[in-house]
Amino acid sequence: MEVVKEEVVSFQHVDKVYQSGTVALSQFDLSIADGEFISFLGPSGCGKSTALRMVAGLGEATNGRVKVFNQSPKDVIKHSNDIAYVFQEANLLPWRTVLDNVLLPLEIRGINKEKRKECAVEVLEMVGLKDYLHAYPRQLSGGMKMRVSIARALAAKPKLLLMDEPFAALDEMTRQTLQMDLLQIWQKEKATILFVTHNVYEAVYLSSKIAVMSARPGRLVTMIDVDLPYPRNRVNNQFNAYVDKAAKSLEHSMGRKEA
Ligand SMILES: Nc1ncnc2c1ncn2[C@@H]1O[C@H](COP(=O)(O)OP(=O)(O)OP(=O)(O)O)[C@@H](O)[C@H]1O
Repeated sequence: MEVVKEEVVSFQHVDKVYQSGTVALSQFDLSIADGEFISFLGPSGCGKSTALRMVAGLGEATNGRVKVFNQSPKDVIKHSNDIAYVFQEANLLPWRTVLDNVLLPLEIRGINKEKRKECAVEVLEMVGLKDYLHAYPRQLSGGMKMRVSIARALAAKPKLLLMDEPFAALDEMTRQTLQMDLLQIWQKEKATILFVTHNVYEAVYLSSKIAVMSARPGRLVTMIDVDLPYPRNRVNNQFNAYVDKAAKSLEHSMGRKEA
């Protein structure tokens, strides 16, 4: 018998029109089940970040509804630590150590001192930084800063992790290492991940599903189920077939068709 997974995020006929008049999303529909790793892939400016921000309660739908755990995102944020956000820049506080950066959101949440240190050290170990607890951001590479940012997001054990092009500023080697580590974390923590990327290879390597969006105003064009076992081999025919499929959908979504 197939197990029906709980719906974690849903967009129901969502339009988003900014005050400037820009229509970022139009009739955007999407349902995301518990435990998925879903990438949003689409042309620049098609509303990927807008969609992600709405899930985090940062901006409301002009029409339609966004629900997280069957509630409004703002309510989820107000009453729980279930949603965490990782941006393209690590945004660490330069005057705080690695450990203190990760502790900050736990302090704000009022978690007791002993417990928060235990949580912070645990996630820093998970991202491979247990030897850098007392280092300052200026002493870290770009990849290490991003690891701290991911640890900070994971510290409160969110059920839903939102990641907006987190690896875009990193070199290719570092990006690939972080992708592998992120998959291990996803499998260990059993969180649902929404991941924005421009990179077709990254989307295929990471995702259980890829939501391909149209050019602005963004709509869901295709949902690709990436039916490959983890960890994935980046250089086999099946992998390349998914890359081709995603790239073609993306071209199509931009109004350009393959010859
Ligand atoms: N706060 C805002 N006010 C007005 N317009 C905005 C605002 N934020 C985004 N936009 C516009 O909405 C559209 C969608 O932007 P968004 O950042 O969601 O796209 P994106 O797909 O994430 O883009 P990219 O891939 O280039 O990062 C763009 O035209 C953008 O200029």
